[in-house]
Amino acid sequence: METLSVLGAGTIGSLLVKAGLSQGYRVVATGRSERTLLRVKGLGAEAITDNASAVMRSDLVMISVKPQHFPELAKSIPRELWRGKTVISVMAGVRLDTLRKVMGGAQVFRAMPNVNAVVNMSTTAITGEGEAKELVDSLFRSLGVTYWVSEDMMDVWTALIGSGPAFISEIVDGLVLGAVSSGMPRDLAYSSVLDMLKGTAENLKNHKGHPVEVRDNVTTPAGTTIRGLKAMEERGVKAALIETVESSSRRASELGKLIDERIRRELIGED
Ligand SMILES: NC(=O)C1=CN([C@@H]2O[C@H](COP(=O)(O)OP(=O)(O)OC[C@H]3O[C@@H](n4cnc5c(N)ncnc54)[C@H](O)[C@@H]3O)[C@@H](O)[C@H]2O)C=CC1
Ligand SMILES: O=C(O)[C@@H]1CCC=N1
Repeated sequence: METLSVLGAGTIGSLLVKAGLSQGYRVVATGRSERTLLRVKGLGAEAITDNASAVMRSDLVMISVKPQHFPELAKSIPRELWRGKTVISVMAGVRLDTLRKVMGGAQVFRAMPNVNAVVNMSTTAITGEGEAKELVDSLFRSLGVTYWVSEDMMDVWTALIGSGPAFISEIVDGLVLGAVSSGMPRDLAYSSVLDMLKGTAENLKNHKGHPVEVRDNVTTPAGTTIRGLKAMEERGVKAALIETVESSSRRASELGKLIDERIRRELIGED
């Protein structure tokens, strides 16, 4: 049985633990708090605090600490331990090139899943090259669907798909509040808006054309929908959504640059 380690088994890391277990790996997970360690133990993984030992014992290593914590994590693992390993990072922004600098001799991939992995509906982008491609793909397929993309798509993917569940949750909350404000009980509004969201996604997928065509099918002249659409226009909802994704994507690039500079300075000794 092959061993997979998950370094930093938090929100996303514990979903990676589940994926590893479901694919038949022996899983070793690391964390800093007692709570994290107990949780992954409960899932059926071995839980330890020593990252170097986890890497030493694994064939496949997944890195799921926050990007800001990566330089510290990298410092705690002797460079030679990475040789021959397959490494998958799910960290936002951190470039393959930066990862390869730290993990010379490893086969490195980046993946960007989302939190919908909790219901096996993650939409995951993967980038990287090497013979482990199929293995990496099947690991993430156990959490939902996968797309192989070029690395220059990863920042905008992180914004649109990685952070996407947060944006959609915010929109759902706004719609529910609108219904409550118009007199509907919250529970009824919440449950029905989720069904409508699922239905709209299916409808758009089935329609295959542009989403404005579906919008126009709903919009009766002088009816109710046009009044709502006008309010959305007046409040700049579409412009706000464009700016939401742009701004989040810029932050992913920014994080990538910051981490790369720190790695060069603190681990490679470059100025
Ligand atoms: N939360 C999300 O929806 C998504 C997050 N990501 C990426 O996944 C990564 C993790 O994000 P979350 O799971 O949300 O964060 P989190 O804070 O829930 O998990 C990170 C875990 O790493 C642990 N950790 C930090 N330093 C460590 C060290 N030196 N050794 C061992 N464990 C250490 C923390 O204690 C924590 O349990 C980030 O890089 C993020 O960019 C990617 C896709 C979606
Ligand atoms: O907020 C973040 O930085 C992470 C990346 C994608 C989702 N959450």
